[in-house]
Amino acid sequence: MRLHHQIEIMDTTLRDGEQTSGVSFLPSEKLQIAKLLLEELKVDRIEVASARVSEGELEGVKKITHWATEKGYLDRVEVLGFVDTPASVDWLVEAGAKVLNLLTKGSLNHLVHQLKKTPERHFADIKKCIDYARQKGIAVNVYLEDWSSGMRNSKEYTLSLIDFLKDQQVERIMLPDTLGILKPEEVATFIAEVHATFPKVHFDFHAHNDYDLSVANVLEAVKNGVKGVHSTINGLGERAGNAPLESVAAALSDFTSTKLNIQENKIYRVSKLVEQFSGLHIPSNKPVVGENVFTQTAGIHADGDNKKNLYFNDLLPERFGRTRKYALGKTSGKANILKNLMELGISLEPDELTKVTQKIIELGDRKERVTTEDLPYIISDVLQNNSIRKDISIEGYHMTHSKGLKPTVQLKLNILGSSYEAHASGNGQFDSFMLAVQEIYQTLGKKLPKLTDFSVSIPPGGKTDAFVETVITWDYGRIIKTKGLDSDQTVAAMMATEKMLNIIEQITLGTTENTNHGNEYRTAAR
Ligand SMILES: CC(=O)SCCNC(=O)CCNC(=O)[C@H](O)C(C)(C)COP(=O)(O)OP(=O)(O)OC[C@H]1O[C@@H](n2cnc3c(N)ncnc32)[C@H](O)[C@@H]1OP(=O)(O)O
Repeated sequence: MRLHHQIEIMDTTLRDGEQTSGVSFLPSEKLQIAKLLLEELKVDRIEVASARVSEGELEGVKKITHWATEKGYLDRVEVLGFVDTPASVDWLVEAGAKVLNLLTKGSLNHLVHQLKKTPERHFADIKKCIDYARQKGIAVNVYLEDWSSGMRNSKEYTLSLIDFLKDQQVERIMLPDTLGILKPEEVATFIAEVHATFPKVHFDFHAHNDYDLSVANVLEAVKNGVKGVHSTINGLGERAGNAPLESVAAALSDFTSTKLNIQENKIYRVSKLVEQFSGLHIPSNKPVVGENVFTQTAGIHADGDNKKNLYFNDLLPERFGRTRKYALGKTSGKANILKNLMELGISLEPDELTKVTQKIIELGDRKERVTTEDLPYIISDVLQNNSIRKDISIEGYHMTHSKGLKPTVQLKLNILGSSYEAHASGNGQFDSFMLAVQEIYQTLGKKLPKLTDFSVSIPPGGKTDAFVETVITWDYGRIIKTKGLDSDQTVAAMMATEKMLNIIEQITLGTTENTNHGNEYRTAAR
């Protein structure tokens, strides 16, 4: 049996993930991500940087090693280094790191053409580096860069390097499919071969996703004898990225009998933090962490779920700290709408439900997105029952946007019948608007939710007068999503915000009393 009982996950979001074009983490961001990875998600090891890269990188690694020393995690924090004795090892010593992931050449092609060395010379340089690292109290894992091409085209060299390394003081040998070229059946054959030839060696497999086969390749590597796999949060990484940790964890748990230490219910939180710090938006259909992957859209599916959860698979959203959603749009049936009404605590008579369903289908036909939070407005509109109280409205505004000057907003809000004014200047018109709202809310001792996502979509077609749809996601203990539609992007965002203010007013009403009710109130100008 080649499958190991327990598989180590080495997360390289902070090293290989940061090699995603355009991604760069600040030292403080690296520390926050490292903490979540080790303490909450419970990955076994993290690779946090390449040696020698920059002063900022050195500062980032120092922050992590300082924290990891206090926590007793230092042997789980790794840094990639080069065959360049003493430079990389000295860099690790200065950074306070205790594990070197030494980058050697796993294919003759890379050795001959990049380093321009013979295998003998390379092995001697590697030995010097390992010995120097050990002298400095640093443990060593070894990468065989371009191992996959090596196994295809220069197997004798590649196997001779492993044979040489097995007799060195090395903890693990790490086998990267550096260019993401392997097919699953090749991974199975190559890993089975190295495992059979060197049964005592701890091998890690490091996949890249160029053909979208990284997760399939990780599965084959695990089934054929590796003890560890490398992955990144959200699949960050050079070119098409690395194997995404979220998919690797789900697939290994569901399709093999191996055990992982990963806490699946923390995956989403880490994924969102990495999304925020990397600035790379997670595609909505990305397995496990994408916005829509636990959303049923078709009415038939919602109906089946109501009857016997007929459209669930093993990827239950609760496993990952998420919830199932039922989308509203032209493919919604009554069952979808009922699910959303239940979430809001609203019940409708059958004929009312039919009318509301019809309206949502009409909106969908016009390409309008409908969120759960839109439902009360739609109901109020369709049934003309004015069930929605508009406690808060934008009575007036004046916005400026000029070259060389900060944008400003003069805002007049009506809250429960009283008017409040504020003036603010921020990093854009919407920011200025939000600062003005905040000014008013602070004066009234009211809390605003945190804005967690902001998406703007403009229908394709290149018309400058097209309607812009802005959907804003807010965190107010529960997630609230509101939408605004206007030909002006800032106005659309203001409309979405006005809706949100009404929703949170209704959530909090009854617990707070507005003492200024009925009075004209003017806040200090900014
Ligand atoms: C599989 C992976 O993803 S590996 C990722 C490796 N990580 C990085 O490359 C991190 C970012 N890199 C860097 O910051 C820089 O490339 C540095 C600091 C490492 C080196 O910078 P520079 O001295 O300017 O060299 P440059 O980047 O132009 O070229 C790389 C040099 O490293 C050499 N090199 C390549 N692989 C290795 C290796 N495994 N060990 C030692 N040297 C190596 C190359 O032969 C080249 O040397 P040369 O200039 O004598 O021909």
